[in-house]
Parts: sequence; C-alpha cells; structure tokens
Amino acid sequence: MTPAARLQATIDLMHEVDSVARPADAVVSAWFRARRHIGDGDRGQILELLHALLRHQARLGWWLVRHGRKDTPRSRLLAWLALKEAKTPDQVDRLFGGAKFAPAILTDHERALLVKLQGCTIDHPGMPEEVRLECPSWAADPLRRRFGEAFANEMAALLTPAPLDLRVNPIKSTRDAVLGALTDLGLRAEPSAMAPYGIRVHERPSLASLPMLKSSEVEIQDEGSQLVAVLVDARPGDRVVDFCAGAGGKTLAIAAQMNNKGHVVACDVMEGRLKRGAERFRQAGLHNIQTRLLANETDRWVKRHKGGFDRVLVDAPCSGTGTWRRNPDARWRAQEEQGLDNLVSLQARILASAARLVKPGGRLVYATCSMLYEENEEQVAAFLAVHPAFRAVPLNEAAPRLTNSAHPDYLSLTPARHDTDGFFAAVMQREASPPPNALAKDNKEQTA
Ligand SMILES: C[S@@+](CC[C@H](N)C(=O)[O-])C[C@H]1O[C@@H](n2cnc3c(N)ncnc32)[C@H](O)[C@@H]1O
Repeated sequence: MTPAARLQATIDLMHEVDSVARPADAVVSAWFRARRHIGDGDRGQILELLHALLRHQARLGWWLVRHGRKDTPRSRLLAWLALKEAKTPDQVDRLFGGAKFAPAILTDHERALLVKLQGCTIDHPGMPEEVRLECPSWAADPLRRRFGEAFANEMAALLTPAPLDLRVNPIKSTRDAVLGALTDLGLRAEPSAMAPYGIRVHERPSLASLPMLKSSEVEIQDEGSQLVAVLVDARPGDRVVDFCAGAGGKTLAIAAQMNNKGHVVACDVMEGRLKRGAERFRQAGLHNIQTRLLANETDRWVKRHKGGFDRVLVDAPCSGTGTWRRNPDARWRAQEEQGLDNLVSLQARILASAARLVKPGGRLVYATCSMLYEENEEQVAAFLAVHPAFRAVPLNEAAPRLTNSAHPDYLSLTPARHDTDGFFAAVMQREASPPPNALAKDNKEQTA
C-alpha cells in the first residue's frame, strides 16, 4: 500500500470503530478479515496509527473545536498530521491527492485548518486537565479520589502502549523452553516480575510469527490477569467455579494450575463467549473444565450447587479502567450508557449470589480490571459487612510471594506502579464454623 492509501484505510477503519458499539479490537479483526489483501506490514502500520489517534482523541477533538471544525475521523487525522507529525499543509496536500485509494483532495476549510495548526503541538496550556490526560468526564472524579496526587502520573501511564505478556501453559511447555524458543526467533523476552508462568516480550512481533501461540503453549495474558488466577490458588483435585468466565482467559490459567485434576465450571451469561472458551480449553489440552450458561446471576444452577466448591472466582463485569492502555478506545465507550452506579449494583448482586457456591473453609475471590474504589475496596467492604460468614484473607496469607501490591490486604495493581494493567483482587474465606447468627444473616441477604 502507498502511505496515502494507508491513511485512507485508517480513516475508514476509524469510521467503523466510531460507529459500531463494539470494542475496537473486535471491529478491527472483522474489518481486516473482510480485507485479506492487506498484508501484515500495512496492517501493523494502520493499527499503530489508529491506536495513536485513539490515545490522543480528546486532545485532537479539543483542537478541532477550538478552530470550529467538526470532529470526524478525517479531521482528526488531519489534526494529527499537523500536530504530532509536524507536516506542513503542502506535505499533507501531496498525501491527500485524491488518487486511487488515497484520501480525497483537501477542501479550502481543511487547508485553512492545517495552516492554523502549523507550529502548534498536541498539548496546550489552555486544555483542561481531563482533556490533556484523556480522561472521560464520568471517570475523572472517581480516579482523582483513588489516586490523589498520583492521578496525573497514573493517567499518563494509561496512555502508554501495553507490553506483550504471555502466560506459559504448563500442560504443554515450560517457561524456560518458551524463553529459549523466543530467543531463537530473535525476540527479547524475560520472565515476568511477579507471575510464575509469565513472560514479558520486549518487542512487538506479528502474532502470526509466534508458533507457540498457535500450539497453545502460551496464551496472551496481562501479568495482572495472571496474578488473579494465582490468587485463586486452586489445587489439583479442587472443585472450582469461574463465575464470570467470559472466553475463559482466567479459567485456562486456573485449570492448568490444577494440572488437569479436579473440576472447573466456567459460567457466564454470554453463550458466544463460553463457546469461544470451550474451543480454547480444548486447544490448550485442558479436560477438567465444563461450561455452564447462566440465565443471570441468580440462575437456579447456583442454588442447586450451594456450598459445593472449594474456590469461586468472580471476575466481575467492570468499568475496565485498568485496561485503558491495552484497549485505548475503551475509555470512550459505553460507560455513560451503563453508569457506574448500575455497574456497582450488578457486581454486588453477582458477588452475593456466587458466594453461595463456596463451601465452608472454601475461598471466594472477587476481581476486577478496574482501579476505582467503588468497584473494588468499597464493594468488598459492603459484601463483608452483610456476610459475616466470610472473612478477608490478607494478601500475605493468600499469596505470600505477592508483596508488591499497592494495598496490604488486596491485590491492587496499577500501570504506573507495576507496569501491568490495573487489577484488583480480594480473597475471602467462608469460615469452617461461622460465627453465631452468621448463617441466618447470610440466608436473609440471599433471599432479599
Ligand atoms: C471481566 S469479564 C470476564 C473476563 C474473563 N474472566 C477472562 O479472564 O477472560 C466479565 C464477564 O462477566 C460476564 N457477566 C456479565 N453479567 C453477568 C452475570 N449477571 N452473571 C455472570 N456473568 C456475567 C460477562 O459476560 C463477561 O464475560
């Protein structure tokens, strides 16, 4: 493709991302699937530009509004070329030549915009902090409350591209063997700082060039997500539920940890995700997982299996604030529609219902990829306040080797402090002999 054709492709793709109410990675995959003629190199460059535009979306929009222009994929790209690539109006003119596959010729208004932006840089002292830090307005107050003085630093970390983390599948390989194979491919990689099966790759290889991915010797999984599975601490022979399993990212790690021994039930309310999960379990050589589609969190299956499991993981649907560097479009999507309060209520309902599955002496792990108190520490405190049969297990007891968390009681990871996605996890244990009145109070809570 010519450079100009790549620019037009980026505009087209951005239109699709803006107009389809699905995560950008799903939109991107579908878009490229329908354009198989686009080679790996061009795909990489188009994606890199798309992600850069998404990471600068608020600032580009601010400049466009300032000069009375509508914020569209094409005008955003023009502003990018002027502000970040320091292209002169004449240079942009040559790219927007209107040739086959190239962007249409510049209008007079567009040329005037480029002239006004000449010599400016993307950040401007007049920008509100939220714009400069690319923070959506619904999240600014909760994130400020969470981070205090570190707010700007954490937001800046969320604007850096996420590293490529792999989790070795111990059923099929070892970390040393995979590290050796990556070195043979000419890639720089090292063991993850905290996750026992994790590998951090210090480059951006095309995923198609990694044979160990195809053979399921490794999965792509952020180190934070791997650590949540470690905290579940499922042992061979245990009975485990992954209540919000989705397409099974954490289920895979948990079941492998159990060395295929014992029983894992992967539940979710989305059938498509569970089906994708089942396919991944098969490819990973894991035979101890069963999928279970739930109508909702209070599905009758939950009541029927009350007290039947050693470990229950609730990887709750959340705001996803911890994943913004990996999914740069996520901060601009959906949250306004769903609302933080509704999300917090849903999480509370899911946690209370899933807790019924935990047997005396068993553990409940509540996790999110959010960094907001509302979804994390406060959610757990509210749960414990009305479920006295459960006690919080401090991190040094649940995972003595995980001493690097921002919080002594919970796993609390942030991109600026740990260079992982933002993750939270709390481990709670159902006491083998509950304190007096605890059962009565628990039952009352569940039937309410
Ligand atoms: C954070 S995602 C899970 C990601 C997954 N555990 C992984 O590691 O790949 C949350 C999941 O919760 C599911 N979910 C939403 N509402 C639910 C409910 N009421 N009961 C159970 N699962 C629910 C969503 O479909 C979604 O797959």
